[in-house]
Amino acid sequence: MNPEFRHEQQRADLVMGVIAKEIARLKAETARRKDEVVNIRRHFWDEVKVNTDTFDDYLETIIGLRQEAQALSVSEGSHRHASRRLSTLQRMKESPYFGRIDFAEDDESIPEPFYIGISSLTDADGEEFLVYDWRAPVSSVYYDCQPGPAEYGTPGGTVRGTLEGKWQYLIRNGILESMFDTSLTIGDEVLQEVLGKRTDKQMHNIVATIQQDQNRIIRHDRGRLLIVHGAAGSGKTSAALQRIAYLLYKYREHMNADQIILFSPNTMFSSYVSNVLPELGEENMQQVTFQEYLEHRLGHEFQVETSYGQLETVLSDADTASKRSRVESIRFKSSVQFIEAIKSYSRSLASSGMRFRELTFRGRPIVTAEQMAEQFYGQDPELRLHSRLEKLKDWLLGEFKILQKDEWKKQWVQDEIEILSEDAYLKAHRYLAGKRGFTREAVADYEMEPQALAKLVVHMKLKPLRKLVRTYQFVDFGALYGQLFDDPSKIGQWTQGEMPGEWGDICRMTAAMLEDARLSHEDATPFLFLKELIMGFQSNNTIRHVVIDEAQDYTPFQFEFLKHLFPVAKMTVLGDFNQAIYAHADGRTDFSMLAGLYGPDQTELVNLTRSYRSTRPIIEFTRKLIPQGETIIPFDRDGERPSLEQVSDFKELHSRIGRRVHDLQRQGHQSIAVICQSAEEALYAYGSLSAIDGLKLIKNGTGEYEQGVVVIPSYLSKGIEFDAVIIYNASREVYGGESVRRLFYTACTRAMHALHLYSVGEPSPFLEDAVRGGTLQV
Ligand SMILES: Nc1ncnc2c1ncn2[C@@H]1O[C@H](COP(=O)(O)OP(=O)(O)OP(=O)(O)O)[C@@H](O)[C@H]1O
Repeated sequence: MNPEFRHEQQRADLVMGVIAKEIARLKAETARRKDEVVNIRRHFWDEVKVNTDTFDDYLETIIGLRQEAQALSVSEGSHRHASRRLSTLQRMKESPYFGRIDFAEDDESIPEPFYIGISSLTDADGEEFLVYDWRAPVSSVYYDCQPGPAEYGTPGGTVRGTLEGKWQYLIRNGILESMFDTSLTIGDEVLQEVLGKRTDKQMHNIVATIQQDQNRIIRHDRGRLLIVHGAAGSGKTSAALQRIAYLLYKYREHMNADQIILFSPNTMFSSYVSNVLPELGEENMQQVTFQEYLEHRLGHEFQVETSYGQLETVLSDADTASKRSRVESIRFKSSVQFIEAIKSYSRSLASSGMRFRELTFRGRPIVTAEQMAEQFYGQDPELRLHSRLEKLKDWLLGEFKILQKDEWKKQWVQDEIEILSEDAYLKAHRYLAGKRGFTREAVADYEMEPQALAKLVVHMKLKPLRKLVRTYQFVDFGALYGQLFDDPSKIGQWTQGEMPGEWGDICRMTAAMLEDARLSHEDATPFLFLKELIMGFQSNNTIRHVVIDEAQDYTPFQFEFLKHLFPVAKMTVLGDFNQAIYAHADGRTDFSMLAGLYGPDQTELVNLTRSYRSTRPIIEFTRKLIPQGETIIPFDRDGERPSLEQVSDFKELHSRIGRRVHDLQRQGHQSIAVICQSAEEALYAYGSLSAIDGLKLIKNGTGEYEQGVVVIPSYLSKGIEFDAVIIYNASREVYGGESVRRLFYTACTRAMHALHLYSVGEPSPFLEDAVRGGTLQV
């Protein structure tokens, strides 16, 4: 062993010794804190004397309660803090750091070594840094600079100096296995090794090998909107997650994980990425899918179609006139033109067009829609729609009071009283006694007046109606949205832009869905948008950062909506238009539609062109599938060329796939995906490949990323990766039209180490170039 290597092992031993001591101390502390918390909880009420006899007693009780609650919260906080630190150190105990820079500040002649790991560590006195957190200002030199003059920003200003050297360490189980001088690029050797590994059930952090362009994304801190457009496998999701960890570190005094929200494509993806932040000692951000949000807001009013439901319809239906209208409908309803039309429509409602639901009581109308409209439009026209609705609500509640005054004398009330259950009668008695000022002990002395009981009965009968009014259900939002479609010629009032040729059909289709209390996916966001324009936006001011992954799948409408929903948040948007699979994105190649969202001064765009996921031969093949694919630079990792086998029927297809899976397993691949175009095809393939041991079918709604051999529809494989991918049927019949090119590309780019395509009959035309160029082995 050379002396330098020995010295480094000794240093690593020393640091691991400090970590071990700190772990022992923290274990004792967490145990002590835990006991403390249990103890406070157990004796909480012993310490508080509850006495509310006099005001002073009451005050004392409140103060006592507050003191105990405070003590509990301090102990819980300390316990949480110590446990988090403990779990971070557990991760560092056998691999304390992964890198080192030798940096000399301008006024120093001897460079100082800075060791970099997943978290900072000082010696026992807290004086010397043994390890620097990868997010510390000085660590940026490691990711960004080459030897020579270098600098890094700190809150106190820029520190300038010279980077003398840069090293990468591989320490496993406490043993320094290797160290590389990575002065020029950050350890291609290490990156080779990381990327060459088999996939795991979950995504891992990449802090040891972050690349310079990815670091720009992670540490970006200007403006409201960061847009990242990057090739498949370029590390967009990884960079986004490390960015969240970075923001949590940088703003640790002012921001916590609950104030960051990640919009994921589906719940399986959410589970796939949920390990990265805990691995770095951070709590997970909130995760949600846009569909979940739509369901949450609209699920009780409508049956809302999912985005995948929409996609399946577009994929599966034959090329009919109704499918063409549907595609046009999706495009139009996702466009900026439609946003503007809806804004204009909502403005027009200030003078006419509001729609209300008649209110009935005991089967008889008590306030008609016309009366409500009259009240609404009788108000000050300067008032906003929402304020006018509030006034209308108050008026309606007043009307109920008037109604109550007449109603209690009616015969139906007596009939109701007669059939009151004993329980209900007693409840009414207790309630009215309380109102008359009788104490609990004196309730029995109260003689209930029949009049009071009758009024109470009417009051109770009106309760559902009052609730309906308080929640603005008297506004007929379905009809309001429907007015955009009930007469095809009306749209001209709200937009001068060109309309799709199929507009008449689109109007008929939409009206029929609304009639049925169903909302197609493309209507859901516009519907909600209109509702919010009328009612005022329900915004969330606590979220400070919104991250949107697979952003190419969002419509301009959805972005506009999210901007309103999170008015104080910054946004990071990551996507790849070559993977845009929804009909609304046809023809789009970039995020220029986002330029206007926050304005150019607040927006920055970063492009990632280097792709890491797949081997070089796989990338050389997949980039041939898309226009301008040659701009994608493969990371130089060797592997086998993808293959294409043409078979004559499905029987042969299934037997060949069975054999292939077997081979791949023998080679050691653990996660193998048979990717199908649609859910329908996946179901058929799953049924036909049952001879494969442990085969699993992934469906929309599958919550966990499954390892092993899976059959999966292409669109659900987005964002995730597999050791080996088999394209179930890459034939012209399945992947013939331009509209599925991006879906096909997405499916093929999921492969890390091996990719095999099968085709029943003639292969897809997308493959011609690759076959001709020899990037696909036939
Ligand atoms: N700097 C890096 N160091 C190590 N691994 C990396 C690095 N960058 C990316 N990777 C790996 O490359 C793979 C692809 O990364 P990721 O899923 O983040 O890419 P993506 O751009 O989101 O892909 P897609 O758009 O195709 O879903 C992952 O396995 C990730 O760990």
